[in-house]
Amino acid sequence: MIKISEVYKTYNEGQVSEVKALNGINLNIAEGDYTVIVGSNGSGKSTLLNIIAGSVLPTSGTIMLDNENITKLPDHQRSKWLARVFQNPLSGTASGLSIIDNFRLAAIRTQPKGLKIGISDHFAQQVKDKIATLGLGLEDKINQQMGTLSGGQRQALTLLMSVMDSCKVILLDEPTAALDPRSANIVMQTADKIVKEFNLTAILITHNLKDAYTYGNRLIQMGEGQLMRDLNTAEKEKLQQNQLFEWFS
Ligand SMILES: Nc1ncnc2c1ncn2[C@@H]1O[C@H](COP(=O)(O)OP(=O)(O)OP(=O)(O)O)[C@@H](O)[C@H]1O
Repeated sequence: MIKISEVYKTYNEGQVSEVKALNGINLNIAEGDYTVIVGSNGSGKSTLLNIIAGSVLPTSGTIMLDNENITKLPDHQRSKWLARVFQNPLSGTASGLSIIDNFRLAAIRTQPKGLKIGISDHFAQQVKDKIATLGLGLEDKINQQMGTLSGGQRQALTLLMSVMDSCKVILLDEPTAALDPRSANIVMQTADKIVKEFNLTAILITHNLKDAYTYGNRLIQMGEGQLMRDLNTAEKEKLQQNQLFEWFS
């Protein structure tokens, strides 16, 4: 589905501040894969995700989506099929708007999946039903301002909003880094449920090795702008949790 070939990224090329962030990445991601990427600080994880999202252009190499070359396609043109959840819960939603208005905006952004947008009761009911599946009791607060919610509540809603539209790929860039353990768990479980239910292709960056062990069907370790390890489903299933911790010792 996503094919990354010979991707290099150098920031500030030719300057004293030059950084070779990616050094020849080759990666094939199949439809429905949930790939988890771990790696030490500065190993190039976010750069790789930004290149897939189109917010950073590679210095060289190609990105294909379903056999279409999207290397130079700007990020706003990728948003029809690609959703992102960032570390900062404030990034994904409009604080001043209510929950229902945020969902309306998300639905307007692309072609909704059989949703009739607008002020219709039908739309509000669909949003309520979806929110109820989170088990956070937010379905009765759809007129409450997004800015009044906790970080975990916002992240969970951001995840839901991303699947209100036609997105096929979801990029999760340390979505729980700013959350307390309980909220982080809810967000990770919500992400897992959504990925499975909507058969999304997902890529998660995390520094939480327990999450890296628990979630996803493929595990990649990055180091110095390269893929150091790439475990498929069978290899990941055989991996012991302590072995994963040893990668970083
Ligand atoms: N916009 C930029 N300009 C210059 N250098 C950058 C830029 N973005 C990232 N870098 C550098 O590229 C390298 C890879 O950064 P990147 O953010 O991709 O790593 P990461 O693995 O996501 O790190 P972390 O785990 O700390 O988030 C780092 O040395 C970083 O300082």
